[in-house]
Amino acid sequence: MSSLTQAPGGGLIPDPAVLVLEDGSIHRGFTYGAQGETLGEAVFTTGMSGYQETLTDPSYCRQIVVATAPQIGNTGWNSEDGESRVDGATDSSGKVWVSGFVIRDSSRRASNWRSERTLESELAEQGIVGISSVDTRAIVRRLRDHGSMKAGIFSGEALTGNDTEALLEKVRGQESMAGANLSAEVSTTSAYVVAPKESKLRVAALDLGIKSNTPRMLAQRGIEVHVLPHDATLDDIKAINPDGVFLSNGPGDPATADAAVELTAKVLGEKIPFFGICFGNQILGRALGLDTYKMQFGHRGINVPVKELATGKVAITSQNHGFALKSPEGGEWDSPFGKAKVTHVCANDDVVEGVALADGSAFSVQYHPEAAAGPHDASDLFDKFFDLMSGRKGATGTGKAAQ
Ligand SMILES: NC(=O)CC[C@H](N)C(=O)O
Repeated sequence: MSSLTQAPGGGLIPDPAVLVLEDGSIHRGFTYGAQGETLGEAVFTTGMSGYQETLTDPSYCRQIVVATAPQIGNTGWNSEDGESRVDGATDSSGKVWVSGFVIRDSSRRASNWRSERTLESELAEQGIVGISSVDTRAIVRRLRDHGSMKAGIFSGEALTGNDTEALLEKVRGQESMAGANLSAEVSTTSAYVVAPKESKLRVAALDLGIKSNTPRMLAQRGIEVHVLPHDATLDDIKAINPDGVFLSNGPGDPATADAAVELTAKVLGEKIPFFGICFGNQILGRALGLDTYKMQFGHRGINVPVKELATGKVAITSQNHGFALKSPEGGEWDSPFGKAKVTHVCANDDVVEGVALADGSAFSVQYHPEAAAGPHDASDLFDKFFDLMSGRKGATGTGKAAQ
């Protein structure tokens, strides 16, 4: 918890902290959460609610998140809304994955019927270094104009024991997010099953940083979800005899995910129905022959409009990505597995938001149908995956009940 220091006039003031960005800018504020030092890529999120889901999303591994919402902490922290999971448990845990948190104003009290403790005490307990009382609007403009930057937050001895040149050197010396392969850091090490009340279909889900709500939403539809570690093989998948394969969200640069791309190509070669989300979309795109690139500042928030090209329909979506697929000329191309197409684009900037094989057997989206803080516009994609798998079942006559 931020410690308080006796001010000369007799009052108490919080201890200082600084946010140092790669461009050399120094932003002074107060300690929020744990004191110490943390490094990561500074990114901003425009979500006005759902900070607990954001902080526990494994896709934020090694990122320092700046909240554009001016006040944070008003709904406290509970034991249910975490999106992360600890090995050995099939349910969610509250493990915070961001490497640091930057806010303007810390809510003085948490007030919600589900709140069990304050956000700041949770961050302190988990050793997450944060900073409050900085001008987040100025920081976000900087990140928007210069792009996501390497950053560090320093407080306590990490601040008093170093001059700003030394802090900047640490910030600039860290590894870049471009080229980072983080799947092993966040993935489960052993397989586990999330079982529905009544099992109608079976899915093998590759965990590259999967959020707890994804298996939960699949299970709600009668899908038995076998979550596999990031380095699972085609044989591991076949041993489950799944009706479909799912590829999760996850941190890091999709250009480094060669193993998952190769596995996806094998799954497509076997004609197993396929659905991917976010990192999974980038990996399907790569398996179909597209390249990826690092965006200037990415899409992070719960209010990003996405247009479905076939219908012109727009969904408001939750997003968290800093990389994207390069759009092929005309939006359609011949992939090694047949005709493929871009199915969705972002209505703000035309970034590719979904791809599919034209025969419908594999599809993926860059946004989050499992979004737990909402919105829920895209949750029908899980039904689409169900229908795709049960259609195949009917065709091959394996005989399990459809929904
Ligand atoms: N949420 C995700 O799956 C993120 C995918 C990838 N790490 C990106 O930043 O673009």
